[in-house]
Amino acid sequence: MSSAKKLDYKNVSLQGTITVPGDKSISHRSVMFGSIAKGKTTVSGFLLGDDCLSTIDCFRKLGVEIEVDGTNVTINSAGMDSWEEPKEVLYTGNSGTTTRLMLGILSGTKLHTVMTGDASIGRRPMRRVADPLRLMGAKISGRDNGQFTPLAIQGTQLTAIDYTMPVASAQVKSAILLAGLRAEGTTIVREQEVSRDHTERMLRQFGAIIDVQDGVVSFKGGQQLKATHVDVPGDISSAAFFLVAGAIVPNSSIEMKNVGVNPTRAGIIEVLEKMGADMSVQVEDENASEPTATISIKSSQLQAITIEGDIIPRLIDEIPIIALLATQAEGTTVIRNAEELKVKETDRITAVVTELKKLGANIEATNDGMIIQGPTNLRGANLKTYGDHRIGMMSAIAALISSSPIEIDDAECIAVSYPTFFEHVEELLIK
Ligand SMILES: O=C(O)C1=C[C@@H](OP(=O)(O)O)[C@@H](O)[C@H](O)C1
Ligand SMILES: C=C(OP(=O)(O)O)C(=O)O
Repeated sequence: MSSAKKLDYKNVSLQGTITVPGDKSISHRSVMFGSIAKGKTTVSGFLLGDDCLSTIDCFRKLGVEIEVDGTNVTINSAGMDSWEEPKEVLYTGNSGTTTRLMLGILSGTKLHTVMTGDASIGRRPMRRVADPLRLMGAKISGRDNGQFTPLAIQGTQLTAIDYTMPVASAQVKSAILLAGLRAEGTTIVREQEVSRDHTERMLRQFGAIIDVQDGVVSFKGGQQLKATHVDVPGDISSAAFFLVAGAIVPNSSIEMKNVGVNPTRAGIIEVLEKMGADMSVQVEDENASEPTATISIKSSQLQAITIEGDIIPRLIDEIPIIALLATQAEGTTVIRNAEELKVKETDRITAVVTELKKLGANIEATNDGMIIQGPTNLRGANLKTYGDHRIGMMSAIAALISSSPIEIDDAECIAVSYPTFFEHVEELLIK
């Protein structure tokens, strides 16, 4: 359901401390791993975003007992073999992570399952996951030979593969590794560019033995996961919106606590540092399964940079907000090698360029990214979110510096990853 929102902020600054909600990628995986493991898994700091609630809903339909008490989640599972064949279709909502990782998990069960999601999920490519899973023996069917939802999976015995990733995608890697749990033999995934490694870290946390060296992940099938406790750090992809706000909204000073700074996710920090942001990062526990930090940022003058190559997977979800950041930096920012943006919740190259142009930004789309000249004073306009949470939040942060109000056509989509986003804006706002 769409919900328009007018954002009328004039001459504001942002000051104070917030704790961003739990990491979306890690929250999804905590429920998946807790459902696979035998016993009681407890999760703290869980993200109550719509995407992660979709993951919980899918596992409940498989018969797993999951209790949610605020941001604490308890999963009681008798292990994968106890899952029931669901009578209903598993609905994955807007979540690519749920759909793709579940495909890997369900392929190695004994169950027949059907998965579908919303209109955006119905346009996102699934063969990138279905094809390697089929090489493992998976029986998957769907529209356009398994490219699009609805997808039907007839679980079966899988065999390990040695797979070289054609695209940098943690969802593809994770689906193969999760299928590898039930496969005969050693599953090997070779990455040309390293994508987020939450699955590898969480496999270890649940007691599995996994080898990771120079972009090659190897993992022996048949390992049993042991139920445990997962402490989900704050989501750096959510923090990114306030990092950029702190950098570009005049006279701002923002502190964020407990932000996950896993190096495979922290590209935004490198970008802000290179652009000359006034920022400090205090790492709290480097040896934790997922390292966290307190990050402080103040508004400052910024310089344009080029963002390309192996940093792209480390900041792929942050590119919409980085584009807004670049409109305020001196010079020409070039973003290259980011064609993956075209297959996210919407085509994020087209969406970002179209919407920022409406505000007067000097921005052009390229085949694999965008070119942005700055700095530019932005004006107000009516903006479309395309139902994409990250486009919605980019637009809302733009409203903090635009000379007149911005109206977004759908504020509710932001709840996919950051349900308390506008509460945090209000908390930090100095009028
Ligand atoms: O594994 C994950 O949790 C995710 C991987 C990335 O997708 P790709 O694997 O498609 O790059 C990212 O964009 C998405 O938000 C979450
Ligand atoms: C791409 C995203 O998520 P997903 O692929 O899980 O829908 C995102 O959160 O920006």
